[in-house]
Formats: sequence, structure tokens, C-alpha cells
Amino acid sequence: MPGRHSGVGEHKAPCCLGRIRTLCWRDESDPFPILQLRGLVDLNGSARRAAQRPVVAEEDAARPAPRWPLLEQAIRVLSKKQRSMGDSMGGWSWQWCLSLGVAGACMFIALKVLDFLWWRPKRLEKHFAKQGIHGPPYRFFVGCVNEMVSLMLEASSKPMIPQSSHNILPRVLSFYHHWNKIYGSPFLLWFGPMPRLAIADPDLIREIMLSRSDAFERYESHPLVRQLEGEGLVSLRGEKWAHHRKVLTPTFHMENLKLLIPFIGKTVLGMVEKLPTSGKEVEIDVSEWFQTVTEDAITQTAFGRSFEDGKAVFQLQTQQMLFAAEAFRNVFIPGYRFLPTKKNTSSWKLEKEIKRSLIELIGRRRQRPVDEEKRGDDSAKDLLGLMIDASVSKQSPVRPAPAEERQPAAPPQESTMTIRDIVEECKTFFFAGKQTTSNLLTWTTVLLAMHPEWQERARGEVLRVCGPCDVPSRHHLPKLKTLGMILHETLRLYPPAVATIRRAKADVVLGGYHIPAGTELLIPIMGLHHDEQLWGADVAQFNPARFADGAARAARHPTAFIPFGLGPRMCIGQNLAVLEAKLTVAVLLQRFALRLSPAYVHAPTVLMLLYPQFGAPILFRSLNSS
Ligand code: HEM
Repeated sequence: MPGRHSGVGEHKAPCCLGRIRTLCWRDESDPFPILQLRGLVDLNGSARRAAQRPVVAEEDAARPAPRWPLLEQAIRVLSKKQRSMGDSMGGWSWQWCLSLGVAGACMFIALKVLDFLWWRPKRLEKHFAKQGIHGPPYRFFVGCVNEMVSLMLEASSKPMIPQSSHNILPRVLSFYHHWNKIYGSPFLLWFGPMPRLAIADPDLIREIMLSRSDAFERYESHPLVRQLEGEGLVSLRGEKWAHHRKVLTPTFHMENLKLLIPFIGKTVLGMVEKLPTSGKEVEIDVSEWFQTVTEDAITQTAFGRSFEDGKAVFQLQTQQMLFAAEAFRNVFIPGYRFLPTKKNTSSWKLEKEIKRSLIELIGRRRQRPVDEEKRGDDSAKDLLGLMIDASVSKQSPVRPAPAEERQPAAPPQESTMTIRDIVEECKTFFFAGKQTTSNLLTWTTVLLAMHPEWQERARGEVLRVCGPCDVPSRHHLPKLKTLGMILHETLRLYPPAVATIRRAKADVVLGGYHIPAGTELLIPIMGLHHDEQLWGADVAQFNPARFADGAARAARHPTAFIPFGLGPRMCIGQNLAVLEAKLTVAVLLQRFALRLSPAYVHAPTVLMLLYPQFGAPILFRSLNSS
């Protein structure tokens, strides 16, 4: 190599790190040390690149070839550039430039973070204040979360007083109730550095969820919540959501669901037949008990004729949800769910097992002869069948959904469902379909036990329409008007989903308010249902009669009652939920008198859904005592 010599010397390249004492080969034209070429025969490829690497000590010569040749190359290019610029820059080194660059980048990131955590929230606070929207002050990083948590903890530390009160909003959504009183509606709160507007005006809610729903998207749940609820219909967005919704909707058409009635009736009968028929009362915690009905119903809806296989899949998913629920209770560490801890590994094994079972099940369903499928005309369209159809054919076989369901434009025909999609949808339906409906059943039973006069009215109707023993049929259910009103009033006072959230996709003007992109909108479903201005002075009374002329006329505004949401993302399972609840309560009323156990403590609270904090022990007394 020309122009090189060796020797111990003080390398005087103007380096920001100072002078480096080194033994090296030097290229006279190069102010930087380059690697000694001792012992290298072949100077091709990585060996040559290693040979050309700068070195600071002789022992470095023994190092293996560089692991990042590209980086090496970049440094060499930089050093060449610096050489050419060196003089004009008054001898500044590339290290100096690099350090400056790194320092600049760090400063930029720090400013961005500071802007995100402090200046932006403060700017937004001012932006909203100018429009008359106020709220609790933003605190660095945490927003209002500390106050929210302490308000919620304080509220849930005491049961309802008096025990018969249905004025549960201050206990369940204490932060909303508290700040709504102080700041009015809408008010601004901070979920960490994210701005959230709490909106209780039914006209604005109608715009957000229905007439201008395109401008708002569903809020993305916390990763742990997503693990629990599955990455299915509830959390999907955009075209993929539209496609899944279109594929799955036929399962929930009333005509299809009616085919499930005998099956659900059989499950409920199986449960009540286990209760004693003597005149003695038996105590049951219905919040646990009803999960059997809802689990069987959703399994049948999802898997139909493959019920037993489906049950096995759901059992695996229940175990997996237990892991996710446990993680949810612990402190959240980002990325922790990817670490190979004992629990994570078990959860991954379960995931594999679920996938394997579903693949086998799908394989069996696909092999089923076509005429067998055709013979099954009298059995309901199950979710799995529709998803399998959508996964095999490029053209979705389902008929278009009715216009009133306001589906967005159809996505491209090529989109199909993958096995992963099917797994996630199964998780979603199991989660969304089981707990919500069992909560509705729980609160309905509690309210019937609290209000014996309505229990008697509903029983009278059930006995008149269905007789004392027959399981209600598809012809009976629509005639159970009083029971329907009771379910509505239960959903008003005790909505299982107490709130929902949307996010503005772009800057938007809503009801005259200028809302910047990214602002989250909290829609307090329970707040609407407990608003005296919408429901009148008896808002906190249990009065099913208010629904006598239908849900739309029960309040002073048609959007005052939204237990299943509103618009294109409205609950897909609402018909199933109401059908299950009507059928189950009717069977119970035919056979049992219900009253609250003395052990019952009225303490509704929320953890994702509304549930009784200390369970719901109810005393059942058989009416047909032998
Ligand atoms: C009393 C029972 C139920 C209540 C109160 C309820 C409530 C709700 C609400 C409020 C939403 C809308 C959320 C939003 O707009 O952000 C929703 C969506 C949903 N519900 Fe239900 N639900 C119930 C039962 C069910 C059942 C039985 C199923 C399934 C079989 C189900 C599946 C779903 C799904 C998949 C979505 C997401 C729909 C979409 O985004 O396209 N729900 N539910």
C-alpha cells in the first residue's frame, strides 16, 4: 500500500475526543489512522473492509471482520467528505459534526417530547377555553388520571345509600358526574397528555356516532384490553371492519336468531331444573350463574352444529383471557407481553392450541358434503360458517345488508378472512357476547327482586302468553311487552357499557366547536341515561312504563337512550342479547319468585363493564313446590 508507514506516534488528527496515542499504519494523505494490514493475504470482501477500518490500538488489529460493513462504509465516506471539507471548516472533524448532529437530534426529540407532554396540552387547553370549554387543569404527563382514579376509588369505597337507590351515576362514573357539575357540557379532561372532551348533548352525540360518523373513528383500546377483547369487529377500523361487519351481519338478523330459541330455552331449562322444587328458598349469585346461559348462547351462535368443538375452543380462550385479565390488573410495562415469561409462554401455547383446533374444525366443515349443508336450511347461519365462506371465496357470498344498517361502501372484493381473522373474531364474539348479556340478566333480576310489583306484572304477562311450563317460543317473545319494557328500563339505569370513545380523524367543526384532529370524544352512555333534562324528574326511579310507546319516545330526545350505541358501529349482537334476556327471564318468572338476599349489597361499579361489586345473591323460591 503506497504511502504508509508504521510507528508509535501521537496522532494529531483534530478530533473532538482529543489526541489519541496509538500504534498504527498511517496514510500520509489521510489524517485518520487506518488498520494495520499485518498478516492479511486476501484483501477482498469483508477482510479488506476490516483491513481498512480505523484503529486506535495495536491489539485491535486482531479483531474479527466488522459486523456492520455498511456502517463502516458510511463512516469512510463521511471521513472522505470531511477530508475534502476539513480545511474550509477550519479543521473540524467528522466526529465533531456527528456529535453536533446527535446533540441536535437529541434536542429535537426532547423538544418534541416536551411539546407533546406540556406545550401542546397547554395550547389545546387555551384553544378550548376560548370556545368556552373548560375542565380540570392538565398536569404534566398524567393529565387528570390521578384525580380520576381517586374520585373513582373514593366512590367505590362505599355502597349505595340508600340501598334501594338507582341514582348510581355518582358512584359508577364519579369523575364524569363531578366535573360535569363543575364545568358543564362539554368539558375537557386529560387522559395522560391526550385531550378528551366529555360530550353529553344528544344532538352532538348523534352527529358523532351517526350523521358524521365518517369523521370519527373508534378509539384504539389499550393493548391489554385488545388482548382480552380480541382484534375482531370491536377493534377493527376502516375497510377491514366494513368487510367483517358485512360478512357477519346475517347471523344476527332476527329471522336467523329465532332458530336459536329452542336451543337457548333448553340451556335455561337445564339450569333451572337443577334448583330445588320444594318451597324452600335457594340463594344464587346470579352474576356467575347467568354466564352459563350466555356462554352456551354465544357458542351456538358462533359455531352452530359444531357446538362441542366450539365449546372446547372457547374454553381455551377463557384460559387465555384469564392471563390477559391478570396482566390487566398488574402494572403495565410496555412490551412485557412479548417477553418469554412463564405466563406469556403459557398464553402463546394456548394461542397455538386455539389456532390448531380452529384449523381442524374449519377443515372438517369444509369437507362436509354440499348437500349436507343444504339440508341444514332449518339450522341457523353460524358465524363460523359465514367466516369460512368469506375465507374461501373471493366474492363474499352474503347478501347485502339492509339499507337501514348504513354500512359504508363495500370494500374491494378480494379481501378475504384469514385463519388469524377467524381466531380473533371468535375471541371478540366470546368476550362481547358473554359478559354484556349476563350483566343485563343480572341487573334485570336484581331490579325485579327490588320491585316486586313489576315482578308480578311481568309474571302475569308471561303466564298469560306462554302458560306456566312451556318454554317461550318465537311466537311468544314479541308478545312479552311488559318484559320488554323492563329490559329497556334496566338498560337505561344499568347499561352494561357505560361509555364509549371516538377520536376525531381530522380537524372538525362539531356543533360550532373547532375540534383538532386526534381529540378523543367521551360519550357517557350512562350520563345520557341519567340526565334529568332528558328523562324528567323521575330519572332515578325504576319506571318501565316510560317505555310503553317504544324506546324512541321514552325520553325528550330520540338519542337519549343508546345502550347498544348508535350508527354504523352499533352493537351487532343487540337482537341476540334481548332475545336471550327475554327468554331467560320469562323461564325464571314462570317458575320462581325472586327476592334480594339479605347478603346483597347494592354497589354497582365499572371495570370495563358495569357489574355488582359484591356479587348479586338472589333468593329463588319455586312456584310449583311439590
Ligand atoms: C346487553 C348486551 C349488550 C350490550 C349492552 C352491548 C353494547 C354494545 C355497545 C354500546 C356497542 C357499541 C360500542 C361503540 O359504539 O363504541 C357494542 C358493539 C358491539 N357489540 Fe355489543 N352489546 C351487547 C351484547 C352483544 C352481544 C350478545 C354480542 C355478540 C354476540 C355483541 C357484539 C358486539 C360487537 C361485535 C360490537 C362491535 C360492532 C362494530 O363495531 O361493528 N354485543 N355493543
